[in-house]
Amino acid sequence: MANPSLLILAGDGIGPEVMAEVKKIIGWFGTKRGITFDVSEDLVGGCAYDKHGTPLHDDTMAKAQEVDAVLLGAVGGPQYDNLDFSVKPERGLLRLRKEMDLYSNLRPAQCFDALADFSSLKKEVVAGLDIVIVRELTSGVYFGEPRGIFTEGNERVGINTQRYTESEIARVARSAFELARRRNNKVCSMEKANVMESGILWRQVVQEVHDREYPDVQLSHMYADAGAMQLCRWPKQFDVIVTDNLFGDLLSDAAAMLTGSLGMLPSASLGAPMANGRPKALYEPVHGSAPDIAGQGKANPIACILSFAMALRYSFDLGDEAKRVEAAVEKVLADGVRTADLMGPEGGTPVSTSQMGDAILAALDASL
Ligand SMILES: NC(=O)c1ccc[n+]([C@@H]2O[C@H](COP(=O)([O-])OP(=O)(O)OC[C@H]3O[C@@H](n4cnc5c(N)ncnc54)[C@H](O)[C@@H]3O)[C@@H](O)[C@H]2O)c1
Ligand SMILES: CC(C)[C@H](C(=O)O)[C@@H](O)C(=O)O
Ligand SMILES: [Mg+2]
Repeated sequence: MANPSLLILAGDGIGPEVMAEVKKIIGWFGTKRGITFDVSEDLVGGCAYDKHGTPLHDDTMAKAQEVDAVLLGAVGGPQYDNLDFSVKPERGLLRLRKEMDLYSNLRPAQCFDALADFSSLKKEVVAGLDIVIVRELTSGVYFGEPRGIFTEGNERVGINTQRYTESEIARVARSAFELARRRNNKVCSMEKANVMESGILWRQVVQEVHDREYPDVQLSHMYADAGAMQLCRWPKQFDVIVTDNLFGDLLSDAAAMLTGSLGMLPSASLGAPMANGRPKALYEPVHGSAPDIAGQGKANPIACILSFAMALRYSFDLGDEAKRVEAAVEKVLADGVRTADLMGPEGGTPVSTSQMGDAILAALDASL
């Protein structure tokens, strides 16, 4: 049988730095576990714009549609801030999500014991935390029409449209309920049904899908602003949170800080099954290109490495190997290995991006 195929799009800023560590781990699986991937690489974001004048070349888009899974680093940077909106680096990522129809974005926030002291929240609030935010990723205000900057009278007006169809809500709700069944069987749906019609529909459809297909799952609803507050107050009340594209973006960055650092949060963006039964899939850290630390070897590669672990689990049915990677990460953290973002005010000597990758490789070796 052919090896599973991976397309690596490392992108901009710290993207290539953290992806270099993932490549080492992919190599480790080939030599030490006999699990070999056919890896190809291409450009996305600002680096693609620099070469092709577009943040995602059509050939790259076509390759992404063909492979078993895409691994992405990060896109963006201040040097691209003044580009026309249509060619900004972020548009490359949004095109991948939309054209691959990756409607279900799983963003787990798990607090490793070794980092519980390091979170900006109290240890008892975050210790043992293990929640997943399921963010709708292909619709809502990110893609709704009309959109643009128009002139009305003698002033400009900026317009974006929050738009959700019933079927778009239903399919991401199903994905959240399915996930909850494999975890602690609880879903909390977040919207603003108190001020938005799209929020009213969201709440109704999630409830209908629940009552019809998942009555065994415990479902609650919360306004997204209250949800943000509850995430900081007592995050362990949640198991799976399902929410729209924009609220999911904000809530998942907030959840990142529960785990200690944005450099810790992985994600899987999943779509419908392909002909081979695997879901369309893209895996990426939740963080961005971190221009403030790019090129300095300071970036934490763990979010990107854990995103690869999610690929092992969700695309390649290698849950035990995913656990092996997660356990290796847990071990190096327990051993006190820290990149700069994981250093507390008491200080210490941080390791570099590649030293963190090497420590995780050593822990993988030790797991054999
Ligand atoms: N998926 C993506 O590609 C993605 C996600 C978010 C932001 N962005 C883009 O990235 C650029 C910068 O955005 P931003 O500064 O708002 O967000 P960011 O996530 O890049 O950085 C926010 C802060 O977190 C730190 N940080 C992020 N990842 C880290 C890591 N792995 N290790 C250590 N520290 C880390 C950064 O140094 C910075 O201080 C923008 O162009 C934005 O559009 C891209
Ligand atoms: C870079 C940007 C398009 C993206 C988003 O807003 O979805 C990012 O913030 C994320 O969380 O993946
Ligand atoms: Mg974001």
